[in-house]
Order: sequence, then C-alpha cells, then structure tokens
Amino acid sequence: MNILLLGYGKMGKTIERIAMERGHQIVGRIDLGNRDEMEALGAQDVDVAIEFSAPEAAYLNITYCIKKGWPVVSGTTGWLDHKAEIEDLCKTNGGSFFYASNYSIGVNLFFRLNKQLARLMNGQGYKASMTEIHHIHKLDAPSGTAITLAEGLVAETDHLSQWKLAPEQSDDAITILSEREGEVPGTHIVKYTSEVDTIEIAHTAHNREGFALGAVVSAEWLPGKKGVFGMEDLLSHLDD
Ligand SMILES: NC(=O)c1ccc[n+]([C@@H]2O[C@H](COP(=O)([O-])OP(=O)(O)OC[C@H]3O[C@@H](n4cnc5c(N)ncnc54)[C@H](O)[C@@H]3O)[C@@H](O)[C@H]2O)c1
Ligand SMILES: O=C(O)C1=N[C@H](C(=O)O)CCC1
Repeated sequence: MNILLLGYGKMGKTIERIAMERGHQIVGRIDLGNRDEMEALGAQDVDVAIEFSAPEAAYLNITYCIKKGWPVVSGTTGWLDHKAEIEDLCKTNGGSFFYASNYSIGVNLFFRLNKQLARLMNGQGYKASMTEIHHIHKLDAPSGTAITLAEGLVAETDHLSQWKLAPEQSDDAITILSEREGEVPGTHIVKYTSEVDTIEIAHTAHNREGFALGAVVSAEWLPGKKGVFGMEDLLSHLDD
C-alpha cells in the first residue's frame, strides 16, 4: 500500500519502519514545513494516511485527508472535543476514518478488563482513581488512553458520571492523576480503594512498537470501508 505519514515525530518514524517491514511504501512524510508535498499528491497517490501529529494539528490534518478522499487512521490525542465534527464530515463526504486513543492490542484488552472490573466493583463501596504516567514531552493531559479508561469505568459505575483531572475532584467523578517522568512510553493504573484493601490493574508499555503496529494493521484494514471505525471494529473477533 502507498502510505502517507502526517506527523513525522516519534510515532511517525516508528510507524514508517514497521510499515516498510510489512512491505508498504511511504509516499510522503509530512511535518511542519513541508505541507506543500502533501498538496502535490493526488487522490490516487495515497491508499491510506496515518496521522500522528499534535493536538492543535489533528483536526485540520484529518479534514484535509477526508476532503482529498484519502482513508485516514489517526492516533493523535488531545483534540477530541472536535471528533463529532470529523465524524459528520466523514459521513457527509463518504470518507473512511479510523480513530483510537491507543492502538496497542494489550491496551485494548486492558480496556475490556477495566470495564469488567468496574462491573464487579460497582456498588461495593470502593473509591476508584486512576494514574497515568508518560514522558515529559507529552503535550496533553490526561492521556487519551486514560480518558477512554475513565469513560469505560463511568459507563459501568452507578454513582460516577464524569472524570476530573487531579487535583479537582467530586463524589460523582473519577479523578485522573497525570504524571510526567523522563521517557516513559505509557503507564496506566486503575485503582479501587476501601478502608480495608486496594485492588489495582495496570498496563505498562515498554516501548512504542505496540502502538505503531496497531496503527499499521488498522491502515491495512481500513481502505475500501466507508464510515467511522475504531479498535472494537478491528478486534471484533476477540470475544468478551
Ligand atoms: N493512539 C496511540 O496509540 C498513540 C500512541 C502514541 C502517541 N500518540 C499520540 O500521537 C501524537 C504524536 O505522538 P508522537 O510521540 O509522535 O509526538 P512527536 O512530538 O514526537 O511527533 C509529532 C510530530 O507532529 C509534527 N506536527 C505538528 N504539527 C503538525 C502539522 N500541522 N502537520 C504535520 N505534522 C505536525 C511535529 O512537528 C512532530 O514532529 C500525540 O498526540 C500522542 O499523544 C497516540
Ligand atoms: O506518547 C504519547 O503521547 C502517548 N499517547 C497516547 C495517549 O495519550 O493515551 C497513547 C500512549 C502514548
């Protein structure tokens, strides 16, 4: 496949390597300063675009791809207030859009485990909280993964209706503590505490390979499908 990379930073470079190992061609590496190269590409030059850029850039990048008729896989976090607009644009234009806050298979299994644990803990008198730890270069907080985990937990817990970023807190919210340390690729801990004990589940990424592989596999899956998709569509063969 001919893949266009939008955002050529840590993720763009890791995705490039994995895509080439899997036999794909990279037809453009778009970052700040060379957008003219993207504008020179026609609808037929790109089978799929993979977008990992920055919170302030994702909306326009994805819009550009959809209008150009390129299927687009995005993993950028910190812009999801505008996701509904992108979904509308995609449907109006007959486009193909795939989004995941985290492309790692392990994290997507962890999302399911998180919801199962939340169902078990519902009404048992425990207080839920979450910690996410990432590298010091990360621009957004909380992480997109933490938001997805919080949404899953809230959906399964009667007395919770929202998440809050620490130090904010309220009785109807799960609090997310965001820590930034060195080069940590991504750690998420969901914790339930009572007077007598604590139950925790954690996912620790050792590097960016899992995120990048998941994005490339999603890019292989998307072309030819019309609409808005996510990891649950890709992984629907993994039963609960
Ligand atoms: N969904 C996932 O699985 C997953 C995994 C890792 C990272 N991420 C997210 O992906 C994004 C990128 O992560 P990263 O670690 O590669 O960051 P990075 O800072 O290393 O790279 C981002 C690149 O995007 C470029 N950029 C900024 N504005 C741009 C624009 N308008 N057009 C094109 N490029 C632009 C930057 O110059 C930079 O080179 C972040 O939002 C991060 O949270 C998601
Ligand atoms: O390195 C990052 O930035 C990451 N961002 C995603 C998030 O915000 O959840 C996924 C993990 C790595």
